[in-house]
Amino acid sequence: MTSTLHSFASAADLAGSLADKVADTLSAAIAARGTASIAVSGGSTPKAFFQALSTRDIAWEKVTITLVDERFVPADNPRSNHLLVDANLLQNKAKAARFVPLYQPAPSVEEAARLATAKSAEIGIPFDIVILGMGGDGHTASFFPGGSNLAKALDASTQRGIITMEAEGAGEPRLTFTFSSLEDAALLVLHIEGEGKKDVLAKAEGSGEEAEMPIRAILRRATSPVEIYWAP
Ligand SMILES: O=C(O)[C@H](O)[C@@H](O)[C@H](O)[C@H](O)COP(=O)(O)O
Repeated sequence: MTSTLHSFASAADLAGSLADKVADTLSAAIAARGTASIAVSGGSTPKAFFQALSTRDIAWEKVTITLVDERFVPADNPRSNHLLVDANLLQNKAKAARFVPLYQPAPSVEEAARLATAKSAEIGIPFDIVILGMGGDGHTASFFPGGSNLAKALDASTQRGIITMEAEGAGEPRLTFTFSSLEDAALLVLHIEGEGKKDVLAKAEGSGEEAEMPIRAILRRATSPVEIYWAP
């Protein structure tokens, strides 16, 4: 599928522009269906965007927010993406939104994935918005090179839902939506910042296996166009 690069002079400019685009898209979905859904990524990049989005004046009570992926840690753990979203996005006007976590207190990460899949099943299919990040190794979501479930995660025929992932670069065991859950979002965004990530993107856009740089699955096979938001 095609991708479009949106470059900005600064991270602040990108955050404001992406927040406007997401707010408009959520409002349009609410106008059309009465509800809207968005799955966001964790990591360090999205913080300013979350803070900008949290101030937008939309019908947040009709919005469901969830995560693209999560570390298998409770929400009070500093590594938690839930904690990051709670502190930066579920603030201000966006406090009224419904949040569906991926982490579930379960005896195993596999059981947590089963529970999370059941709890996320009622979120609109497809997502109205998915915001992806990308690591320096070309991972996105928790699709890590060498990941324990990478083939299953990237297989378009894998059922929508949340699966587990373990990989050297991932830290804790992960919970991640599958490629099939994310790739047909009405608005599919890849949000990256810095010259280094631009170089990683250029390599990912070149030839090579998806397993080597899993972001390639999104760039090459997503049903939806990929809107790449980048700032230095
Ligand atoms: O749980 C996570 O860490 C994210 O979902 C992950 O996929 C992230 O988007 C990339 O690792 C980029 O992270 P940075 O924004 O910190 O570079």
